Amino acid sequence: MLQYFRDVYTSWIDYPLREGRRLGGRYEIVRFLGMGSYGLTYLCRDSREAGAEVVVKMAKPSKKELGRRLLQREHEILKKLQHPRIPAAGGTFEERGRLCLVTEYIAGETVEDLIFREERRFTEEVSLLFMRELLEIVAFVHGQGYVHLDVRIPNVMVRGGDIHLIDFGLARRIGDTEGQEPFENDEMRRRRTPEAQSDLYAAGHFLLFLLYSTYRADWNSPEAGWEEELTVSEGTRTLIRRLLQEEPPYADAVICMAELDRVLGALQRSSP
Ligand SMILES: Nc1ncnc2c1ncn2[C@@H]1O[C@H](COP(=O)(O)OP(=O)(O)OP(=O)(O)O)[C@@H](O)[C@H]1O
Repeated sequence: MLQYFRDVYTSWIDYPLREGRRLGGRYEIVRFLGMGSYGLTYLCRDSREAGAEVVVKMAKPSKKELGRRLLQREHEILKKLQHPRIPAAGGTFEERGRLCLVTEYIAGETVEDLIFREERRFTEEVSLLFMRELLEIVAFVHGQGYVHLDVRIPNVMVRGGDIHLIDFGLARRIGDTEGQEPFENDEMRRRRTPEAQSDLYAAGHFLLFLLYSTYRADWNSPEAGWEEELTVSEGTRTLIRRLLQEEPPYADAVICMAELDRVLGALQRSSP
């Protein structure tokens, strides 16, 4: 019973704020974008910048000090990662004792929406081109000494045809294990260990999602693995196997990109 009251209380204090409400005396809420593990995210208009659209992420009240700390860490990391394909950090402010982080708004669609809502189909070539763009951003993040640790289709956005990587809420310095919970299973260990390979592993799954967008299940045959279900070139197969650590993994994102370029070149030469 106590747990029930706790849950009711948590959903009440974490309930999203209404549209039109002004935050920090400056940012007017246009729309609630979503609730993450530690924050509530809003699309806002900045009244001091001629109504420019920004994203304001507010630490969840229920997460108390942990929510604040994680948002602060996200801010510190975003400030260091200045890149045209990563949301720019705009600063922090307090709203009734809650920490808020302002970032650039990427007015686009997530790859998750493109695949599942718009039913967009990605050919092998387009999938590899998308992957190439993603790896460029990931290589930049790693080059600055950080790992994203949450490379997934809802965190990759497309704006004007360009890929953007968002949500640095789990990002860390490479090798920084402070405060990290023990991994629940091997999958989480591969995705969340703070090293470059984790982002490459996650990028392998990202590529699989793109490639599966053209797959039509035959409900009469038993479910099989991606190797049987997907029709892709041998180069792409090896690329995925190495990303998923089924074969010796790439040492880093730059080496992986070079391999991807070779695979892409061969594919383009062989297509009519
Ligand atoms: N900079 C941004 N530009 C545009 N949309 C964004 C931006 N940041 C977040 N969003 C959108 O806001 C929503 C909520 O994002 P948020 O990062 O708070 O949580 P989440 O990704 O759903 O969960 P979690 O943080 O636990 O992974 C998502 O739908 C995301 O696409």
